[in-house]
Amino acid sequence: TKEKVKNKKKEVPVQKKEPPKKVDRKDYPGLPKEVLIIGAGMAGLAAARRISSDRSNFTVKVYEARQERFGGRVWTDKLKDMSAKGAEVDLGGSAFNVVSKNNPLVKLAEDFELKSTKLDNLQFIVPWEQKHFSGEELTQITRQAGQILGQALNESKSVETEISVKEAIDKVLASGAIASSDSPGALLIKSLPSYILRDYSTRNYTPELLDVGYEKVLLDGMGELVDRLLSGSPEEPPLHLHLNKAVRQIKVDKSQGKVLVRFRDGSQVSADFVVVAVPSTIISTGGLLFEPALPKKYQLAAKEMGMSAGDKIIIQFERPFWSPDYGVFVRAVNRDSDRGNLQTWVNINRIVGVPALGGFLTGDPAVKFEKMTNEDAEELVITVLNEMFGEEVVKQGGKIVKFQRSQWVTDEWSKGASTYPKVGNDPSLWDTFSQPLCPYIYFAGEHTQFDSHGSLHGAYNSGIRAGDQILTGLCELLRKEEIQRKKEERRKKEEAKKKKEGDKADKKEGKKSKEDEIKDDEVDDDDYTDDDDDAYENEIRLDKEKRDEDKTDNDKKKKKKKDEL
Ligand SMILES: Cc1cc2nc3c(=O)[nH]c(=O)nc-3n(C[C@H](O)[C@H](O)[C@H](O)COP(=O)(O)OP(=O)(O)OC[C@H]3O[C@@H](n4cnc5c(N)ncnc54)[C@H](O)[C@@H]3O)c2cc1C
Repeated sequence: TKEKVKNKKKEVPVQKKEPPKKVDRKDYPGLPKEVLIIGAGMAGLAAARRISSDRSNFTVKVYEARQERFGGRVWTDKLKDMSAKGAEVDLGGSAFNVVSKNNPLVKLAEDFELKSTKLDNLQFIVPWEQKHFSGEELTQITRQAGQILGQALNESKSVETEISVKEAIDKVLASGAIASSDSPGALLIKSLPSYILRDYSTRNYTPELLDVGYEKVLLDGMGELVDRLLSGSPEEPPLHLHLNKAVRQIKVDKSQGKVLVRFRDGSQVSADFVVVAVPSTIISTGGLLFEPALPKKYQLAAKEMGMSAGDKIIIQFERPFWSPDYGVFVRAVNRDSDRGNLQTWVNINRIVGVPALGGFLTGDPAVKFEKMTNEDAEELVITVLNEMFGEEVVKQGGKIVKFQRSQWVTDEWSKGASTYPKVGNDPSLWDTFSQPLCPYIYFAGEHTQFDSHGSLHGAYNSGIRAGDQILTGLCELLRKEEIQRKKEERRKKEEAKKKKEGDKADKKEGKKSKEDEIKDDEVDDDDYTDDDDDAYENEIRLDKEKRDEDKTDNDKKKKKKKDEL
């Protein structure tokens, strides 16, 4: 599969190179506007940074639920060891997907002068045969694994009902067409997260972007990148971040034409716009409430999309007992229940010269692992290392100096690792969230666009997108377009009517001024009662129109008073 990656470079969506467009002041009377960002993960911070590039027109504040840290699912846990360099304490998203040079995070890291290194030197271990494959032998195995996956995906296209990656691979293996189920190629392909998760859909599956290609890590850890987003370059002032501010409710305040953000501590703030950059699971489990309620389409999207279970452990010894040649290594397992249980490992010693290893858990084993005590978790890790390297070899590492682990599934503010398309999921579930609830609520996060979902750069891109939607006045633009569309519709209706009813009816209709007609049209109940989504937008729209009318009335009154004086 690695070879496939090299041959078939996929484009990761590019961050727009040009600077953000400045807002048209006409669209936003009474600037600067206040924007609140909910959630200080990669997406929220990217949005905040983007919007604060237009400081004369917007003020930005970021609110984060966690008490001690920001970064969300990026977590370089230095709190337990302040002398840590970074990469050896990265417990969340830590590797850039560099399948495409256009990954915006590569450029961002360069801009911040952060050092990175490639995750290469793949090894494959089949413990029960005491075999460690690398070099040419491994190239053969990855080629076979690629063939199995390729055929599985091809055949899945000809099946009418959508099937999972696991089902598709199992079918190819059962046919024996390429390799047997216990061949090294089969064992390697069965170590992919998309196989382990069991219900990962074959539709819209891009293995090049997901299963391989975790190739570059930052020596200082990914946390350093989110730190820099917050603090900015020397020319940019830091962002305003408030920790320990869990948002309970986002309420559209019709009377003020603002959006009200209520916190769990009882306080509240209001703003012109809100960017909701919390994980999909927080929305689907009611961790964040909306008034009016989110349109059904959004609720369903958050509920339906898959959320993977995934965790990481870091174990540090007195000295390394493994070969310095190891980069990333994968352990084969022969029991289904063991699949996802510390199968993939990273040699941290190769990255920062600290005798530590990083291990990954995916799916059910991650869920189980989170329930274990630290002692049991540590014991399990040592058992797996013993299986791979032999007890005597592991003993050469000396004592365990440090053991750290994540618990992303039970974490109150993430409730999972990252989103993925389950069988039955349509990409439109993700893309739903790329549409704002005009004019107040915008969304960012890895779950808000199908392209690059579940990744660090997907989260970053989504923040830039939400920022641009506000900076460029997308909702105003959409509103104008809709008025135009309505006008056109009305005109066509009129023409048809004229033809049908003749001049008499036409004359009667002509009594109304053109402007009044357009207004009538916009609030025409028939246009908006079709579904909840339209109803939500209509409610907000009517509210805005009402305020615009009130404002005009007030202005008229004020003018009259002034004239009288
Ligand atoms: C173990 C692991 C390994 C990974 N490895 C990689 C990798 O190598 N490469 C890669 O590209 N991706 C990887 N990912 C995925 C990547 O980390 C995520 O896609 C990305 O970090 C998500 O960013 P986000 O901003 O969308 O969400 P988050 O980072 O989750 O940010 C959301 C923020 O909102 C806050 N929040 C939640 N609720 C509230 C509330 N009510 N009020 C206020 N704040 C709230 C949260 O505390 C959090 O800070 C990995 C993920 C995990 C878990």
